[in-house]
Amino acid sequence: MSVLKISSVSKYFPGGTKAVDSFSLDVADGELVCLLGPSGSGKSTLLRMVGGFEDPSSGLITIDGEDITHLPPERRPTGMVFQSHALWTHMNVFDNLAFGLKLRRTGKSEIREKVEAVLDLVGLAGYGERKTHQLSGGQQQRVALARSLVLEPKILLLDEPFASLDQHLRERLREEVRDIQQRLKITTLFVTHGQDEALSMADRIVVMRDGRTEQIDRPDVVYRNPQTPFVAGFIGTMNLIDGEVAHGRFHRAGLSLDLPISDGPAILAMRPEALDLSLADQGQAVVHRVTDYGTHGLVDLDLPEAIRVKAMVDHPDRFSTGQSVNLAPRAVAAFRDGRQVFRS
Ligand SMILES: Nc1ncnc2c1ncn2[C@@H]1O[C@H](COP(=O)(O)OP(=O)(O)OP(=O)(O)O)[C@@H](O)[C@H]1O
Repeated sequence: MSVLKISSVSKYFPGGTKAVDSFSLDVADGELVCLLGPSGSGKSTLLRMVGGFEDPSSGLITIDGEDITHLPPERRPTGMVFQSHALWTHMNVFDNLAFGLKLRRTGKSEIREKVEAVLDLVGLAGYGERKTHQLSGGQQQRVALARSLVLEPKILLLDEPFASLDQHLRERLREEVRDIQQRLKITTLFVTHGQDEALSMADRIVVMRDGRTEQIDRPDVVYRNPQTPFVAGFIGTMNLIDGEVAHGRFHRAGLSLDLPISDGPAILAMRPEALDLSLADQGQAVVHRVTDYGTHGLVDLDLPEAIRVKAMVDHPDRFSTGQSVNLAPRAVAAFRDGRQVFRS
């Protein structure tokens, strides 16, 4: 059952910027949905409208069927964690967490119980007396998360909560937050422009562009079956080649491949991991560079017409700059007029 329902929500800022454009989304109970998109695609504005920090220009937002579109944040059953943790530095950790409960006139012993339970949940048991400036960046972000969770919101809203942390810590916190979210079964909307974050955490990903949805799907589907050339190019590494189809074959840059669609322009999409290479005299491409990542290698290839593609290989030591090779894609997709028209 859907808990959060966003229906045709738009947001215009003064000056005419359309940050969110007739956006709709249903989020199921206990689901973690990631809003993923490039900078300026409207992710934060959308999240802020759900949290009550931005007023929609039009549309409807409901939580459990109740219209919350224009309610102030404190009257919504939502908890928001911002990119910068915005903790109260003059209070210790315990008081940061207790503050919201005190406003709700929760009893002293219940406050202690709840704060201690949630500190335990985020791995900070025993840190209650610490001042927030005595904590590391990762610990401060855990306190920010705990401060939202202690109020037991129906919906948790996370706006790039790990953006200020280093890569290693980010990966650890990602796993911790996913664990906590699943343990509490708390419905969560998570904004990120990091595709790894979205692919590893989300039940579903909403790929946003210019305030609109490009695709909503499970992470594996978004990766394997992108519905638009934008999603294909945005998620993971994809070779996209603009060409022409004639008589069931795609032509461009010396390539000629079966593509059973009608004649006309098409964008061919091939993942590096689905591209086989073989050494050949007078091959279709020339090796530009080989990068060895230890577990695998990436080969950059030059095709005619100044088109460069990438292929993933198991044994990068077999290839070197200047070699001539042939390419054989094991799977391709094709796009026309902004939509997927073929996938093998
Ligand atoms: N307060 C504001 N006043 C005017 N324009 C704004 C305001 N906030 C956001 N915008 C504009 O709305 C658009 C969407 O911004 P938003 O911050 O929602 O994007 P985003 O996808 O979250 O980007 P980022 O990943 O950089 O945070 C942008 O063009 C931005 O410049």
